[in-house]
Amino acid sequence: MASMIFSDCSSSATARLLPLRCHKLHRSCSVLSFCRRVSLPLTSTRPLLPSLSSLQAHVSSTFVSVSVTAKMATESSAIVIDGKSVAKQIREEIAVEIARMREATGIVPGLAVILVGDRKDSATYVRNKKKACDGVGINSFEVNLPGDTTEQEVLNSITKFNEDPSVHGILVQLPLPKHMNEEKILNAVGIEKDVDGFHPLNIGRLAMRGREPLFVPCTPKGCIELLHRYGIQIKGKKAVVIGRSNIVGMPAALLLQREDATVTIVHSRTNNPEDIIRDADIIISAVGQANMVRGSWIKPGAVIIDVGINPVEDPESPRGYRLVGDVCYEEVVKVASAVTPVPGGVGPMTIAMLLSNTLSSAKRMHNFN
Ligand SMILES: NC(=O)C1=CN([C@@H]2O[C@H](COP(=O)(O)OP(=O)(O)OC[C@H]3O[C@@H](n4cnc5c(N)ncnc54)[C@H](OP(=O)(O)O)[C@@H]3O)[C@@H](O)[C@H]2O)C=CC1
Ligand SMILES: Nc1nc(=O)c2c([nH]1)NC[C@@H]1CN(c3ccc(C(=O)N[C@@H](CCC(=O)O)C(=O)O)cc3)C=[N+]21
Repeated sequence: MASMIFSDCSSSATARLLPLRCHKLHRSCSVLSFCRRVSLPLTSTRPLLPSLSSLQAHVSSTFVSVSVTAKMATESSAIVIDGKSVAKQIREEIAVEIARMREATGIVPGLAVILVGDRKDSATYVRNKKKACDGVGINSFEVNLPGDTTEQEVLNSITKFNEDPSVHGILVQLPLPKHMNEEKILNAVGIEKDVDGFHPLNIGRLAMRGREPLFVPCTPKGCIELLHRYGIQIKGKKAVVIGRSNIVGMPAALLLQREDATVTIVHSRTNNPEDIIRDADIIISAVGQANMVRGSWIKPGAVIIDVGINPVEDPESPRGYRLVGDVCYEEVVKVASAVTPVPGGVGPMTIAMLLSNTLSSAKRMHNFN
């Protein structure tokens, strides 16, 4: 976990989340319905959020029977994109599919997680993944290795899972201890079990036109899924991704480009990042700096997906800290047309996408549709 900082830009001050009384847009399709209780956005002449009719045209058709309640912040214009609810729905959909597969084939998807070292945050993530697997009916296999374990021992665990037919997905929890060669370890995961989508072959295919990766990295996939399920059009929009890491920023930019956005990447060496960000219709921020993106950096009506998970000191919280995003939430919520909260935004979607990738892997291996 990133080092703790003090912050006076609270992540939750204005965000009293109100469940909306929603009318379903289209009961039988995968529409995430929401109502607008206040006008959107404050000053934009061309709101990014589409009209209800265009919403119907742009929603994802991958899933059925979505009835998430969208939430809005009080005293603001932005729709709060409720990743927690969407993720719950996706997990329910996955559970149904897993039961169908089990009944038809007797096969249950399996996910193996390898955790090296004793980082508290990593242990928490792994515990949450196991819980999520249990919830949908995925078998989970866990290997915990001490921090001073050798690279070869990690590679041995990967080989064992590569060869195990009851394992359909392998995840090596990052970050690895400093003495390990992350590239070598991630390359060892069989591409057909690479549910994190971090293998260079999967990333390479994601980057190439006309090629399809076997798996798309979970966090960027979760960001795009949120945009789809909220009916937010990506095609033709100006998107800015802040951050260019292998696991979030870079694949998020590739995915947005595949969705026909025009994409700019902002990183730590970018000159005048605010000016570039202010031009964006869609912003995905994956930096790891609490409250870095300010309200004044945002074009009115922009859509903001905040991937950052940053602990800030909070004596009032039982843990002594709370999590905030990269985005100064109470400022941007007044300017944006839609924004993800932290927690409860992208984080739960990451786990839901991991389950989805594991199910897809099992289906592919057993030729089950
Ligand atoms: N919600 C979720 O499911 C997940 C959340 N996360 C969170 O997302 C955040 C990013 O994670 P990750 O991508 O792994 O982090 P990395 O540290 O690997 O990458 C951070 C990126 O941000 C860029 N950056 C750093 N400072 C600035 C700055 N001041 N202005 C612009 N760009 C900057 C870096 O630029 P450069 O390349 O130049 O160094 C780098 O590309 C973290 O808070 C992490 O906890 C991560 C994974 C999943
Ligand atoms: N091989 C690998 N794959 C990963 O996908 C991976 C990884 N390593 N290493 C660490 C990062 C981080 N990450 C998160 C997943 C879920 C939440 C999440 O669910 N967060 C909750 C809050 C959880 C809490 O309160 O502690 C939320 O945002 O609502 C956050 C972060 C996956 N990562």
